[in-house]
Amino acid sequence: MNGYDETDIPEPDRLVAPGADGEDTAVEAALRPKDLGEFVGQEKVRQQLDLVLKAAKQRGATADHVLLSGAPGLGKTTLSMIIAAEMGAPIRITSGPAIQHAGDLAAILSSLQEGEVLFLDEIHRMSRPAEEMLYMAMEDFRVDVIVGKGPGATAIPLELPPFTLVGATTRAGLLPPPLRDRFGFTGHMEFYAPEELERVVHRSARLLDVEIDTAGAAEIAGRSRGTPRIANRLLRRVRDYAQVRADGVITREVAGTALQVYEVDARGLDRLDRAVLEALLKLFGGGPVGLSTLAVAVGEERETVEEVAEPFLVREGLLARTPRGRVATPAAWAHLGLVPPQQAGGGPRGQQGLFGA
Ligand SMILES: Nc1ncnc2c1ncn2[C@@H]1O[C@H](COP(=O)(O)OP(=O)(O)OP(=O)(O)O)[C@@H](O)[C@H]1O
Repeated sequence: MNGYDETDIPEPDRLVAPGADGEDTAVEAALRPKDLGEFVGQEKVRQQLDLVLKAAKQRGATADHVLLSGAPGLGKTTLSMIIAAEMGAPIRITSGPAIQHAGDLAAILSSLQEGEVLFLDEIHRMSRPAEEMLYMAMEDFRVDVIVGKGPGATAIPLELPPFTLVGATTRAGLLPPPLRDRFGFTGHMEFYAPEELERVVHRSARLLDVEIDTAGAAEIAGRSRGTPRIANRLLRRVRDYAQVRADGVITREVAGTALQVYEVDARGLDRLDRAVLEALLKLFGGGPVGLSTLAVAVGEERETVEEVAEPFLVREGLLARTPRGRVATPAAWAHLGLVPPQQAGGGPRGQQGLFGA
């Protein structure tokens, strides 16, 4: 398990979910940076990609295949569109789960134009036969289309125009090495620093025509869990609040009060995250406690606690997964304004005190 597992379980109505919801999909097109210059943060990936694209352009060649790895909402789709725009090429967007049969992939590949960018999101979720077809397509710009079944089946080779595959994955480690090796460039997307998210918020506010001051943007950035998609979503909710309850201007106070209404705390924890932490601290004295027990205590499924709430709590250094169970860190006690049992009354007595509290 790692911090990227958050999207595997549906997260209905979660303001801090890193995956896109219907409203995001509609608004995101308007907020997407259109070129590398506008793309905030990810310095390393940006610089490296800039070189890859410029070199290909100078040679008059199609850019090498690019693999982008990183958590949801960090800008992989955005970067793939930028790659196409910088190369002056059209882009086709699809995803691993949409390609269940090799034939689905053959149909897409055979209709690509020369130089086109094919964006394959969640590439680690493609079916095996499709994946094998992709190996040959990436390396030789050729696929073998199998016609017929059983002993009479024949492979008809099909030439493809050169294209650039941009694969996106939340789990680079899950990609089979032969697939990984066929990418000329791999960019690892990191979570964004608060200052970078501030820039994202300012930029989006400008595009949405919302007035926001520096402290207001910092307040939203600090609660956005290192993720631009969440920053943009929180900004839209804060904008609603500013419009209805304030004078339309987003200040620190307006942002803070609005996000309190939406139950997103100063560190970006939402109701579920806090419920897990509170149970761990108040009911189990900070642990160690087993995952199932913790899940029952918060009235959620085991998987929801493990895959939806925990990755962020672990990333934030608030919770640790140990062989003996889940354990709260000193930062967790501090965040919820509680005193750890040892400090409260010393050793076992402190524990007892908490259970009794
Ligand atoms: N570096 C950035 N600068 C400004 N805005 C960004 C940046 N990265 C992402 N965004 C914004 O965040 C939103 C989500 O980005 P995007 O869809 O590219 O993420 P993703 O990594 O492809 O997510 P998923 O894996 O869930 O599809 C978009 O609205 C985009 O405009």
